[in-house]
Amino acid sequence: MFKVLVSDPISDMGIQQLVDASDVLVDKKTGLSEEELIAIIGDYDAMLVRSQTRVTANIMGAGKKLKVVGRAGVGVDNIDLEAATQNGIIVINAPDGNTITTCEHTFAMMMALARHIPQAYKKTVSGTWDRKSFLGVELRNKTLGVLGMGRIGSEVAKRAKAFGMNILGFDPFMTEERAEKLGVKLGSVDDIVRNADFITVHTPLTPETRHMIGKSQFDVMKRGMRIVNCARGGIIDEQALVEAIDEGIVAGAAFDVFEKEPPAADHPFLGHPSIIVTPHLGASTVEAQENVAIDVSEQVLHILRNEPFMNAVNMPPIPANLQSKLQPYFELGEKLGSFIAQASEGAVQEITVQYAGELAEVDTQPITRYIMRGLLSHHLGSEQVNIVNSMHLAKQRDINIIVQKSHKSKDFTNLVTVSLRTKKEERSVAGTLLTGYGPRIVQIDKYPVDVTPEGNLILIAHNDKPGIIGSVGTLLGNNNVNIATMQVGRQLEGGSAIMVLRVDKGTPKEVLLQLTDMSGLNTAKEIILP
Ligand SMILES: NC(=O)c1ccc[n+]([C@@H]2O[C@H](COP(=O)([O-])OP(=O)(O)OC[C@H]3O[C@@H](n4cnc5c(N)ncnc54)[C@H](O)[C@@H]3O)[C@@H](O)[C@H]2O)c1
Ligand SMILES: O=C(O)CC[C@@H](O)C(=O)O
Repeated sequence: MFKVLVSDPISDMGIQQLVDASDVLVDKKTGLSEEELIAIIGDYDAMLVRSQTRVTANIMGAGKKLKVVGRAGVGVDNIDLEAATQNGIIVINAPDGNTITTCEHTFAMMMALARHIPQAYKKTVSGTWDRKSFLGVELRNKTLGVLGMGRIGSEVAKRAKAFGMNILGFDPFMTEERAEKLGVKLGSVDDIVRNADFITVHTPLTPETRHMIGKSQFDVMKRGMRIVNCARGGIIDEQALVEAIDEGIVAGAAFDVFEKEPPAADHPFLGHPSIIVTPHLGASTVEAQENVAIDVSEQVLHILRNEPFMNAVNMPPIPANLQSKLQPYFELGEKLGSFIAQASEGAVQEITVQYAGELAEVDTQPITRYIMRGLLSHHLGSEQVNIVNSMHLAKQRDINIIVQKSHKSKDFTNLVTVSLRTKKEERSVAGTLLTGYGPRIVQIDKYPVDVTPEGNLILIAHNDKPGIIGSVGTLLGNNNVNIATMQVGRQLEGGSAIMVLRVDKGTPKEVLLQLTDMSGLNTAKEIILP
């Protein structure tokens, strides 16, 4: 008999299939502390949570029989994925079940914002009949900027069309074909920030999206715009938002999520006359809670019964006989994927992976999954992408993956080349494993290099001419950016060339801009590898 612990309030209807299963015993014990969970988790084969229970490394460690943690919802920020993987526990989520509900909440917030509904309600029930203070705006003919056009962002765009809004969207994975189908005009973050009357964010919270809307974006926004966050706290800089409202740039904001939840009693949003808030209710409908609970219960049953399952968000076990042979290539593959994602621009359309040399003999599928994980994580967040779902996520985004193998490898016993085609350009990076030295990048586009793929790198495309290396060094030195190593690759003397610098810490954006402005230098990109 499998024992399943439900440790958060989860729809009864949704978990009925678990309750009905003859080989499962379900215990509902909500509101337990970490210590209480540690004391009992050893008895359970599966755990079902929503967002309240923090499934920590200590809980996982104590869960000696635990095979799976099911999250009835999308975000798994409350589950220690690293610890789950280390303990061989599969973590699954229910990514689709609350999409429509959260999209509808976004509209509820946007319309409440446009028409001051919460403020007007408060005044009316307090006995004041005030019609003057609540002059609203229509959605019709307004430009809606959608940042993040995945499941929820795309549904928001579809519904915004029905309101007669013009939609300007940005998502690194949105191709023009998909955008056209949705009736969305694609623009950059800057286009959206400058032109939108309403902005709504639907990205995950990643190092790249944290504060993607901050002071410098508010400074150039259309006066009187309105902004909505029903995704994750932290995507919009809360302090900068309050200042932008107080300066009259932003007319109002609607937030379902906070950088810290629940927010402190003195949080500047609470009680602010132009900010409306809900307590992370995006997914809180009867339907969504049933959907996510049904989805997650079904997959938990499959896992317990050793049947094929979906929606795993961490790494599945790899057969022991393949593990030791492939393991070093996983790291190489993930780094190559991450490198090429950061080096290139535009929506990804096609990836070609070439395995040459001894790699032609083995099943390279897991390596391709790591390459895709490195590539997609840059935009989707490492929390969402793993080797189980990386190929599926690529397919969902219409990214074509081509794998080629050759027994011949000219200069190396093994070589992995990842080429990427976007709407804007084609780039490639090749890497190898050097015995005793680990992963190396040996070619970038057509230029041979020898780069250890780790830490903070700056990738520069420039013209091969005297003095340029010195000028780059001087500019970085003047800005206190210390160069640890430098590699230069060129094909012909005086032709185009690249430089890869390893620096000791992150390079400020202004310094990258100054580099790009230098004569003879074409692009300068920061690439951060684990
Ligand atoms: N408020 C709630 O209760 C609630 C409910 C469900 C989901 N969510 C949150 O909503 C967000 C979206 O969920 P989803 O299911 O649509 O996820 P999704 O993975 O389908 O979509 C996210 C999209 O963001 C894009 N993206 C990543 N980085 C970007 C960047 N820098 N700029 C622009 N786009 C970027 C990705 O390419 C992806 O298409 C997530 O943060 C999720 O946790 C909140
Ligand atoms: O209400 C919840 O469980 C959180 C919903 C949402 O943030 C999610 O990530 O699915």
